[in-house]
Amino acid sequence: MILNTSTWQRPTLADEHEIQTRVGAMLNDIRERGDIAITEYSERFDRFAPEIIELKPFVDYQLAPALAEAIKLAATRIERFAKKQRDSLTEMQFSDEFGEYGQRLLPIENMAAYIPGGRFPLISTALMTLIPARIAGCVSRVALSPSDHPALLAAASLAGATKFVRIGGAQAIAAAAYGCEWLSRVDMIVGPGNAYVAEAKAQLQSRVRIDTVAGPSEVLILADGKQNVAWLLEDAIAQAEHGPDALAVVASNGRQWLQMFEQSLQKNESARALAERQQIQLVFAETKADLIEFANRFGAEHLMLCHEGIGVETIRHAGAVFIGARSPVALGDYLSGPNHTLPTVASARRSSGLSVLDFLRVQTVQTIRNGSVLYQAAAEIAEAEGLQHHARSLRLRMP
Ligand SMILES: NC(=O)c1ccc[n+]([C@@H]2O[C@H](COP(=O)([O-])OP(=O)(O)OC[C@H]3O[C@@H](n4cnc5c(N)ncnc54)[C@H](O)[C@@H]3O)[C@@H](O)[C@H]2O)c1
Ligand SMILES: [Zn+2]
Repeated sequence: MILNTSTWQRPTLADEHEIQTRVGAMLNDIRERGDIAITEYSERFDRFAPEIIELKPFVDYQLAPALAEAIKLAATRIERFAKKQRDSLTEMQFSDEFGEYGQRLLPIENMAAYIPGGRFPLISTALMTLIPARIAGCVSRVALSPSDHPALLAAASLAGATKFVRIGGAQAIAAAAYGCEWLSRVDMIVGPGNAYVAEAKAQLQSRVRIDTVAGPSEVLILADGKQNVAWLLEDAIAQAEHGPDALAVVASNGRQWLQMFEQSLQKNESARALAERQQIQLVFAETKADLIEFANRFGAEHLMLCHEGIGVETIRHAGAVFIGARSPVALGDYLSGPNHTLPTVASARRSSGLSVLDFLRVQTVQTIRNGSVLYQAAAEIAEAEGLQHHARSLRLRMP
């Protein structure tokens, strides 16, 4: 079935309220009963107790040579992108007749990265979260994951994790936010995860800094009438592979091309099943302008721009843009370089994907040498506010 941009609505997430309530109860319980509760939840949901795994040097994991090389290539490319990002941010200083002013960029010192491992061990997420943190200068970089897959451990080691704790789910986020036997309380937790992980991050935001809450993964593919149907169909199926909530929307202003796409989809058993569950959706736009408007309303996590008539400058709301059919999201997932931890469910309208910026804080600095005029003006405002000691503090310094 081909939908229309004017009537399309994002599918609502199932069980949202129930997950909020359940995670809220888990967090309260962990706050009250601490490590005992953390261990109980791990044993109940994962059938193991949390443990610290000592990381070995990357080479000691003896991965298959092709995989080892691929992980090293990914790490190099992710690190290069992160370094360029770091270099694009500058400290700043200037002076005027009264003094000097500036800003310093300081890293968050203690961070933890959640690396999903329930359904699949996300080797790439170890690189995508820990490398930018290292480049930003975070001192303590704890990896948290329910997976102890050797390639995931090797990737965490290569990315520079300073500790690895095998723990999953909301209890992992609580453990890092409150501190526990296995790790000290951290200042920041980043990384994607399932609905329990995301909800725990959202609820603990007042205690710990987080990156954006990543919900179910999604792609919006904008296509003109010239695109390779087989490639883009596989991209849609690949997106849905992330999980039962993942969504792939293929939108075009080429009606015939969409019909061709639908025919191919119907012939492909997995694609047909995904379309029946609304995980792959086809959407027709009357005009190119409608297509652009739709993309900006959608605010996709991943946007594949396979449309020669649409320039990236028209796309205001998307977490990461992949231009041209030779730039599939699956490549960005692993090793083109930009981060794969991205804002989902239209939050690209207000948030960015994970980057070196997330791990930095701005500290402002000021040195006043000769401030009489400024003391006078500030004292005027202080008096108007009724803050007499503020005014005195200023006037004492006047000649
Ligand atoms: N947006 C992004 O950038 C991005 C990137 C990669 C992955 N992801 C998402 O990460 C998610 C990975 O999910 P996953 O489940 O495979 O791994 P996960 O590691 O996020 O979650 C597994 C943990 O969930 C907990 N859990 C399982 N069932 C539970 C229950 N009934 N109640 C409470 N806790 C429970 C367990 O403790 C388990 O360790 C996917 O949804 C994927 O789309 C998003
Ligand atoms: Zn993917």
